[in-house]
Amino acid sequence: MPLLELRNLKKYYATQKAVDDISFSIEPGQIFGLLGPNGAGKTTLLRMITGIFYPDDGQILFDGKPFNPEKDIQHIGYMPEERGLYKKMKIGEQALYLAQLKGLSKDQALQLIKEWFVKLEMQSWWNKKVEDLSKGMSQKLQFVTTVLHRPKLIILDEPFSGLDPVNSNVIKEEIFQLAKSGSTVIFSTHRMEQVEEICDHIALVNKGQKILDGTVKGVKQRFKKNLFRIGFEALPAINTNQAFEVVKENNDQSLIVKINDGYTPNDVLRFYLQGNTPITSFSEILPSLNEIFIQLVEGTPASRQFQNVTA
Ligand SMILES: Nc1ncnc2c1ncn2[C@@H]1O[C@H](COP(=O)(O)OP(=O)(O)OP(=O)(O)O)[C@@H](O)[C@H]1O
Repeated sequence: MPLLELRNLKKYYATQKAVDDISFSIEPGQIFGLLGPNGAGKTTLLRMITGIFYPDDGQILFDGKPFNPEKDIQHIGYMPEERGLYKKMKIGEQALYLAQLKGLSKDQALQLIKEWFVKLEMQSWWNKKVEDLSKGMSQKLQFVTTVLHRPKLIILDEPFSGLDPVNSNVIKEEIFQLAKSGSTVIFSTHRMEQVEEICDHIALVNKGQKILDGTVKGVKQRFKKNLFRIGFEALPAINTNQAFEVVKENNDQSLIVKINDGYTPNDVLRFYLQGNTPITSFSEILPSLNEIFIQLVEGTPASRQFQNVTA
C-alpha cells in the first residue's frame, strides 16, 4: 500500500492553475524526487501534502486513509526551502521546543537531540543563537529538527542549498539511512545530479501538470538514444557499416556510435572484432536526468506565464 497517494489534485490561485490534475503515489521507503522548472507547482503540491493548503479538488490518501492534516502532521517532517527558525532563540532550546511540538516528551527529545548533535558534530552549538549560525549550519539544524521525531514521511525542499560538499555528503548518508529504516522521503530540487545520486523514483511537473514519472532507471531507459561508447587501443580506420553510425570521435581513442533500428550491440561488436584494432571497452550511454529534463521542458518560458484559471 502506498504511504502517500495523490488523486487528481488541483489548486488554482486567482490568476494561475498552480496544480492542475496531478496524480501519483509513493511507496514506503522510497526516496522520491519531485522535479520541475521554476513555477511548475512543486511548492504548491508540497503545501497541500503538508496540510498548509487545502486542495481545490482531488484527494490525498496518507497511509491508506484520507489525509487528515491535524492528525497526520505528527507523522510528517517538512523542511521548506525558506528557513523557519527563531533567530533569537538558543539552538538547543529551539530543537527541544520543535521536537516537543511534534509530540516527543522532553526526555525523549533531549536524548534524540544529543544523539543527532553528536552524529552531525553540532555539540558545541547548544548555547549559540540561530542568528549566529552560517547558512549551512542553520540548514543542518533545520534538517535535524525535521527528522528528529522519525516521521513516516520526510519532505525536503532543496536540502543541500548552502551546504559544503562534506556536509552535503553527511546529510545524504543520513537520508539513505532514514529511508533504509523505513521513512519515505520526498526530495524537491533543481539539481539533477543530486536526484540521480539519491532518488529511486521521480515525478516531473511542468505548468502544473505531471509530465513524467517512474523509476530513475526506467526513465533513463525510456529516453535512451541507442548510443554506445567503444574504446580502442587506436581508433580504427574503417567505420562504415549499416548497423551503426559514428556520432563522435573522442581524443581518448574512443568512438560514440548510434546503433540503427533493427540492429543490436552484438552487430557493432562483430564488425569491430573483424578488424585488427583491439577493443578496450564497450558501454551504453544513457541520458542524464538533466538532459531529459531539458528535452521535456524545452520551449517552456524560463518563468511561467500566467494562465487564466477560466482557460
Ligand atoms: N500565493 C500565490 N498567489 C498566486 N499565484 C501563486 C501563489 N503562489 C504561487 N503562485 C503561482 O503558482 C505557480 C506555481 O508556483 P509554485 O511556487 O508552486 O512553483 P514551484 O514549482 O515551487 O517553483 P520554484 O521552483 O520557482 O520554487 C506559479 O506560476 C506561481 O506564480
